[in-house]
Amino acid sequence: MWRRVASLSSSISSSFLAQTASRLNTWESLTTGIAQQAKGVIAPKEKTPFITFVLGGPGSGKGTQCIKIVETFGFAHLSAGDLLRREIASKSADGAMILNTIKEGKIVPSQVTVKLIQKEMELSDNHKFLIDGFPRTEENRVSFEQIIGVEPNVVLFFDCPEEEMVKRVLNRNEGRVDDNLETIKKRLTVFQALSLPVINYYSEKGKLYTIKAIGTEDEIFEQVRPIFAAFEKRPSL
Ligand SMILES: Nc1ncnc2c1ncn2[C@@H]1O[C@H](COP(=O)(O)OP(=O)(O)O)[C@@H](O)[C@H]1O
Ligand SMILES: O=c1ccn([C@@H]2O[C@H](COP(=O)(O)OP(=O)(O)O)[C@@H](O)[C@H]2O)c(=O)[nH]1
Ligand SMILES: [Mg+2]
Repeated sequence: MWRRVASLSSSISSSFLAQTASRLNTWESLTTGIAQQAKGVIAPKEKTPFITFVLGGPGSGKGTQCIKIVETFGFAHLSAGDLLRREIASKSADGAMILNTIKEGKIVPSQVTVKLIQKEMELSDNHKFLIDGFPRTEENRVSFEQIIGVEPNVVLFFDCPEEEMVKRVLNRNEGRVDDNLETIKKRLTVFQALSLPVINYYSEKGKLYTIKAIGTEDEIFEQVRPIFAAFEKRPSL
C-alpha cells in the first residue's frame, strides 16, 4: 500500500529521512518504505514493481486479453479508459472535460490520466501491473516516466487490422459514447498519428512484444502466455 507509506513518510520529521527522500525519485520514495522501517511499523521492503503497458488500436482486444493475463499470471489490471470513465461517473471536476475528450476520440491531458494511474498503483497491494490503453502519446509516456519515475518492463502491442477493429468496436455493446463509427474513425487517426510513435519507441528499446491480434481470444492468448511465462522464471516477477 504505497499511499500509506507516503502519508507516514510525510509525518516523520527526521532530517535524514527528508534528505534521503528528496534524493530518491517519486517512485523510490513511495516504494522503499524507509519511513516505516525507521519507525519499526513494518515491514519488509516492497517488491520492485513490474510494469506492462498494453497497447493497440481501439477494439484490438487489449481489455479482453488483460482479463486472461490477470487470471493466469496474477497482475493488477489498470485500464486507463476505465479510470477515466469512472471519473466521469463520479462527476469529478474533470468529468465534463474527460467526457468531451472521449466523445471526440482525443487524448485526455497526461497529468489527469497519470494521476489516476498513480493513485491506483499506490492503493494496490500487487506489484505487477497491467496498464491497459496507456500511454497513447509520446507526451503520455514522458509524463508517466517523470511522475511515476519508472519505465515499463514489458510493452505488448495488439496488432489488428483496422477493418476488424471497427467491426469489434461496433459490436462491443457496452453503451460507450465512443463506440460509434464517427468517433472510431477519429480514434483510428489518433492511433496512427500519436500512438504508433510510442509503439515504435518501445520497439527500438527492445521492450516491445507484438501480438497478431486476429483469431479467437484463446488463440491470441497463446501468443501472450509465453511472454509472461518466461518472465515468471526470473526473480524480477
Ligand atoms: N479475438 C477476438 N475475436 C473477436 N472479438 C473479440 C476478440 N477479442 C475481443 N473481442 C471483442 O471485441 C470487442 C473489443 O475488445 P476489447 O477487449 O474491449 O478491445 P480494446 O480494449 O482493445 O478496445 C469486445 O466486444 C470483445 O468482446
Ligand atoms: O490514456 C488514455 C486512455 C484513454 N483515453 C481516452 O479514453 C478513450 C477510451 O479508451 P479505452 O482504452 O477505454 O478504449 P479502447 O482502446 O479499449 O477501446 C480513448 O479513445 C481516449 O479518448 C485517454 O485519453 N488517455
Ligand atoms: Mg479497452
